[in-house]
Amino acid sequence: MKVGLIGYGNIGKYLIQKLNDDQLLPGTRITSTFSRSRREINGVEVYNDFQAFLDSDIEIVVEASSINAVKKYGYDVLKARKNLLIISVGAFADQYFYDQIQALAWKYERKVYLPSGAIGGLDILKAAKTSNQLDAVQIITRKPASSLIDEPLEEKQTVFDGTASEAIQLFPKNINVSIILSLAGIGSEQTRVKIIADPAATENMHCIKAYGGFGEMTVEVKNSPMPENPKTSHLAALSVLSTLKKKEENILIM
Ligand SMILES: NC(=O)C1=CN([C@@H]2O[C@H](COP(=O)(O)OP(=O)(O)OC[C@H]3O[C@@H](n4cnc5c(N)ncnc54)[C@H](O)[C@@H]3O)[C@@H](O)[C@H]2O)C=CC1
Ligand SMILES: O=C([O-])CC(=O)C(=O)O
Repeated sequence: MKVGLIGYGNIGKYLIQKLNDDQLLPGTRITSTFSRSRREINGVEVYNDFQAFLDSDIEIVVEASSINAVKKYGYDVLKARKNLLIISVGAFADQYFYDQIQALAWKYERKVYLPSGAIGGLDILKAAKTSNQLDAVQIITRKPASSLIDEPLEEKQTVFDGTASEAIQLFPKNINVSIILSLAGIGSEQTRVKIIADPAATENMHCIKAYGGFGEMTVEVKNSPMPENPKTSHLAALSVLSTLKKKEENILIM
């Protein structure tokens, strides 16, 4: 499977390393990358023009860039009849955008893959939601203070307490997890979010609680940071790889 990549940052570089250098998935390779600034990346064709990138011989576009990029390029990817994998899932807090992407995917018979990112437990929420057995979902995210705010902090501080819908507007680079949680569960207006900036923290932690007719769930994920950049959880990049693996195998689908 030939993959086109948007975004040569933390996650993008890691994906190239794992898929191309280490050949983690034998049938899958990143062959094209869209970048605004890079001219060369070892072993990959680099495009600075988005249409030329889309015209290249790729089957799926993997987005590892930003919510803005998803909104700017998402429609064109589907119109070009490419499948799309999105890690900046915060873009889907916008219901209009969500509806448009769904309509285009339907029209052009393409798929949009949304990896679980830096959290888990989505299978439970999806199952419970199917028959309205889910009443409440909450996520408490604790991150190193420097990932969230510019001023140094002496003590940990709650920097946000509200809905997922508000959280992603205020912290678009930091709380995509709340939107995948909303999509799996009860929506971004009902999903509660608390964000704690902790000067003593060295990793991102997410604690998810849910309850309803299905029972109760608590999932706590203590994420190791990406090897090269502590702001992003390693698991986010791994979840992209596992989604691609599932697509490659496409037989026993979990
Ligand atoms: N769903 C989840 O659980 C998680 C999602 N994320 C999200 O994944 C995305 C990538 O994360 P990282 O690799 O750590 O970020 P990063 O900041 O290291 O890299 C992003 C790259 O994308 C490029 N980029 C941004 N906007 C662009 C645009 N409009 N057009 C072309 N290139 C653009 C940047 O120049 C940069 O090279 C971010 O949006 C981040 O918030 C990160 C961690 C977890
Ligand atoms: O990496 C993480 O732990 C979560 C994150 O940044 C996001 O959800 O945007």
